[in-house]
Amino acid sequence: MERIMGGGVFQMVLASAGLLLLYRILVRLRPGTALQDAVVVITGGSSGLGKECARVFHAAGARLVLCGRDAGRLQQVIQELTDSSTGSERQTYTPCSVTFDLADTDTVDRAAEEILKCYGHVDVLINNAGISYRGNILDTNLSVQRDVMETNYFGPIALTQALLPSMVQRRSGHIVVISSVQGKMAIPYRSAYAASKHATQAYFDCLRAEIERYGIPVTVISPGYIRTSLSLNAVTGDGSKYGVLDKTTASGRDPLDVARAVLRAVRQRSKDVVLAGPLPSLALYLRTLWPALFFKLMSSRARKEQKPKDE
Ligand SMILES: NC(=O)C1=CN([C@@H]2O[C@H](COP(=O)(O)OP(=O)(O)OC[C@H]3O[C@@H](n4cnc5c(N)ncnc54)[C@H](OP(=O)(O)O)[C@@H]3O)[C@@H](O)[C@H]2O)C=CC1
Ligand SMILES: CCCCCCCCCCCCCCCC(=O)OCC(=O)COP(=O)(O)O
Repeated sequence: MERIMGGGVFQMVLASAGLLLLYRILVRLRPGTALQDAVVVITGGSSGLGKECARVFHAAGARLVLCGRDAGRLQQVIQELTDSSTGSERQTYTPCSVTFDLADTDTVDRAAEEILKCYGHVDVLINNAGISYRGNILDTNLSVQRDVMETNYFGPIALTQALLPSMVQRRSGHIVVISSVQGKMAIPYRSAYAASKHATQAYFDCLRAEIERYGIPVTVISPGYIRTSLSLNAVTGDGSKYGVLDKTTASGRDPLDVARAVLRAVRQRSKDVVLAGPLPSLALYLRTLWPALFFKLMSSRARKEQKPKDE
């Protein structure tokens, strides 16, 4: 009897896994939202993942508004995109650019007005810009914790809130945010970064529920390591630049590959997407299902990685 029951449970688990797989394949095959002529705003469009997002959304026929702090770098990306589209069968558009510093939230309202002036409305806002941090909490100035929060959390939410009323009025739009697996689990010596990404996850989860009634989806994307300049541009505990291309970043996923996954998530109007390899994915399960073991692993990682000054 027990053997029959055991066999039944096994078959049920197998059938459920099969159904889940089938569902995921069908979701992937759905044609999804068309992006031809859609107005897509990308923050941090000057480099890394943002630049690759610009490439794939431009190729899909979107009308882009690229944002960053450096007008020259944005112009360079625009030139590259324009050069690459000669001979394209699809109608493509020369992107607009808007220059502003996300860490200076007072300027975000002005930037949102400028963004809206480009094409009159926004179909997709991709909050991608961000900075990382390396440091021991004991040696980190509070001002650094605040600065990372300004760029990674307050800047993106200020821009979202400035653009949202026009989306609500049109009952149309899509908000996307690039978080990190560190928005779902905290790893040692990344306090400011992990905290800003946890806050991001929470805010956009609330937003999703609140604006669903207007037909505006919210997509949170949580990648693992991507091969970009993120670690080079990271700040340290005293506010200076870290300036090292970490091995983990250098051997991370190709940003173009991640950008294609972002495009897919926008087309499918996905709610929450984790783009991580087996180890971070396993760590995420442990954080939820066996937190005590996860915390032990993190303590041992912290001990191995750095010794506090007083030891
Ligand atoms: N690389 C990785 O391993 C991972 C990255 N991510 C996330 O991906 C996103 C993109 O980072 P990535 O491409 O890797 O890194 P990059 O350093 O290559 O790009 C960061 C972008 O953000 C912009 N930016 C930084 N600070 C500001 C600011 N104060 N105001 C306006 N723009 C700013 C930069 O533009 P400029 O300097 O020209 O202003 C740049 O275009 C980030 O949110 C990051 O947290 C998530 C998981 C893993
Ligand atoms: C019983 C077996 C247990 C195995 C569990 C393994 C636990 C290992 C922990 C793995 C941690 C992965 C961290 C991944 C971090 C990451 O991908 O971050 C992405 C970023 O945002 C990168 O930013 P950073 O500034 O940190 O480079």
